[in-house]
Amino acid sequence: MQKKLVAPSLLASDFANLQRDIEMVNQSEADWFHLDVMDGVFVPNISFGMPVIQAMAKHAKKLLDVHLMIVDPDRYIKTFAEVGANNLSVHYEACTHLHRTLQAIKMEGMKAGVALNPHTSVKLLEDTIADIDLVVLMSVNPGFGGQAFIENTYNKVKDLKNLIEQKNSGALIEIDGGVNAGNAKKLVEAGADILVAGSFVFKSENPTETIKKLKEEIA
Ligand SMILES: O=C(CO)[C@@H](O)[C@H](O)COP(=O)(O)O
Ligand SMILES: [Co+2]
Repeated sequence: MQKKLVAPSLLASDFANLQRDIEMVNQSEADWFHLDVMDGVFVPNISFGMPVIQAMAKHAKKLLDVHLMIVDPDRYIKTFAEVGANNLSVHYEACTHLHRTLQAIKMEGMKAGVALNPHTSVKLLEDTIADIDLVVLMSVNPGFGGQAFIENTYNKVKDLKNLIEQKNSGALIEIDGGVNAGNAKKLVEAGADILVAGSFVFKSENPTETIKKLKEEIA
């Protein structure tokens, strides 16, 4: 069985102490870094872009899982590979030619991910799931950290798990938004492989300990 992973989202870190927070994740039991790129068009917020990711990559000792919340992501696939992205997830809702985009991501040596907004059905991945390495199920509306978890996500995880099995796909299921110790176990039991956690980790008193607890919860 696939090991269950935790990916702290640096969106909730202290940007004035980014290196300190990256080192904390390096030393912790976390598995990946989750990096949220927002363009102020696809989502009503702007976060950070390539120069910041390049700087993060110099210190990060774990895989960089980049979540693009941008329109027309094809324009930047090559650049994200150059600055150090290992996984690159694009939004289904932002792609006109999703299959082509997935191939382009893989051509640059990255794992290809597709993120789905809460209103987007997993059924829409029926014809591409075999080409997808990672599906990011948004459990909040994208754009901001610290929002409440949407309960319908459990149903979507189960539907997606069935689709993956039915199509013999190796895609992993990642949950992004409002993840905490209260929903982590139930998400993994429903079929999730990777849990992204921003506020729950970085706004806690002891982030290293919080990551450890989350890992124990889903072991
Ligand atoms: O992509 C996003 C938000 O759009 C997420 O990755 C958030 O950064 C998760 O933050 P929390 O909900 O865990 O605070
Ligand atoms: Co994200």
